[in-house]
Amino acid sequence: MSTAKARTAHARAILGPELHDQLSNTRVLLVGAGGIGCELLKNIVLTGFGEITLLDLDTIDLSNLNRQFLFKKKDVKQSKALVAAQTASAFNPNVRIIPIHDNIKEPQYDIQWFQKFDIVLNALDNLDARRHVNKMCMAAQVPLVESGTAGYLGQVQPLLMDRTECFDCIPKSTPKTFPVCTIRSTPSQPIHCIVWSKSYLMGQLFGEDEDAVGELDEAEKQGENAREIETLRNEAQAFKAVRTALRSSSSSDAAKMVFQKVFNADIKNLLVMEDMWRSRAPPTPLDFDTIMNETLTLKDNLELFVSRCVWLGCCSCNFQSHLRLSLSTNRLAARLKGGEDTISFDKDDDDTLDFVTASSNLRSTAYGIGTKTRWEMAGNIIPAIATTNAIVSGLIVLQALHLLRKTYDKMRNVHLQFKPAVPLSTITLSPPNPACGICRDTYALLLCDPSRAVLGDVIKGLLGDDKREVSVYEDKRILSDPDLDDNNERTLESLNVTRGKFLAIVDEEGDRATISVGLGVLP
Ligand SMILES: Nc1ncnc2c1ncn2[C@@H]1O[C@H](COP(=O)(O)OP(=O)(O)OP(=O)(O)O)[C@@H](O)[C@H]1O
Ligand SMILES: [Zn+2]
Repeated sequence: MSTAKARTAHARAILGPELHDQLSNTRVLLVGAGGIGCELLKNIVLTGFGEITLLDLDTIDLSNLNRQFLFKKKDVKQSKALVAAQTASAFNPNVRIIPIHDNIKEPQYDIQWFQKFDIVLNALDNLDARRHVNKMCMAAQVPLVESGTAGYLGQVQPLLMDRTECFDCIPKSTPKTFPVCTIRSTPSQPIHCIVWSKSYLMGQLFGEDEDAVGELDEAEKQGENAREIETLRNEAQAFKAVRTALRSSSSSDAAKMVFQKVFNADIKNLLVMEDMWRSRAPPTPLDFDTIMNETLTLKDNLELFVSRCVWLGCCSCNFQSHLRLSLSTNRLAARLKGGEDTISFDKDDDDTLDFVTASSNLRSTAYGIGTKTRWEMAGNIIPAIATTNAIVSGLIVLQALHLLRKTYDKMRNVHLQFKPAVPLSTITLSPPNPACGICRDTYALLLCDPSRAVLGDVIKGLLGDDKREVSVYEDKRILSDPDLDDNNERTLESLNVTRGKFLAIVDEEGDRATISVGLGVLP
């Protein structure tokens, strides 16, 4: 048998010649080239899908290599989409892979762009992008397979407009957020200190050189305490000196500077605002040398302490946090000096995990809140498991084949569960939720020049002789309603309604489905 025939012989035998031939003419969009994406790309290349567009916005990180097998150490910092496409192309010369290094939410990936594909496969890691692709697939009427993994658990769900539930038919809970002031000045639970450390302190010290003032402006608008916000503004500005010390080769005690600023000076500044502490227990400023000296009275046991506490992560006493903070800060500072521009929290990066464990525990101590060991901290962070990704990627292909063959009654919502005896559970698909604000809309495509098209004309054009009363929205912004026609003379561009966005035309009586008009460009 020739090489080309041998390569496809098994796939052809399993799929049957008809489906196999169909696949070689199938155009698929794969969004995400991370843990699931790499596995899935390998699968669909070997199955024989003809043309694969692979899109991912990210570059390869060292911590990806343990499970994203299309990448090697030499590829770190390169585009995930480009490298994955290059590696996987070699698996099957009959497949064309088109890599795109970009965000799927960019406006050029509009309805018409999605309509080019026969099927879309999601291999994403966040709700926002998943919801976006879901909406685009509903608007473009392109079948979608949605997927996700978390540790040993996984899920695969085929989605098809008018036939199955869409991703948004059942509202998903969004990750919990806390008010800025709770995180920055009045934490009362360990989680507040962890969020502070991961998303604020890490950014201020090791992230992009941005002042955290925008977030505070927003908090002030939302009515959070103005004086408290003013203090937090000064606190954020005072990070400059510490940032410089962390990056300068002459500074040897950057860890002490970090400590004194965040656990001593900043806390003292907050204590000045007495009225804040009338109804809650005030924090206690910590001192770098005092904790060190207290510890040194245990000098004889120091070695034991270091080996047991720090490396086993068995306790979260002040000494351990103190030492762990110093060591991890020095390691992170060395990385900055060694050429890393920014470092952000990554669960696979021990230096950042240590830094977050230590700094959030020291903050908890200052505020009299319970501390967490490194194990507990890591326990809250779900590791990515390569085999889970591999199983889920196989299931995605099976569901994709049902969608392409149109054997809809065979499609299932599949869960990978932590039950060795029954690792997979399958659920028959539910029909669309009649109240869904995404897949129950009627979609239309409008090709126009937004600098010339006028809102009022667009509405009239769409409704024709239909005289019903409507309100018009772009996302959550209301643009017009029966009592507000000021915008009707304005161009879409002046209203910031441009390519890739949707105008939602909502029936005032609520009798008819919302018309969702996606904007595309003129040929
Ligand atoms: N809006 C988006 N547009 C394009 N690609 C996206 C978008 N959002 C997320 N992604 C990509 O989806 C992929 C998800 O893969 P995965 O969950 O393995 O993430 P990771 O960052 O590689 O690993 P981990 O989060 O486990 O450390 C990532 O490569 C990410 O860049
Ligand atoms: Zn829906």
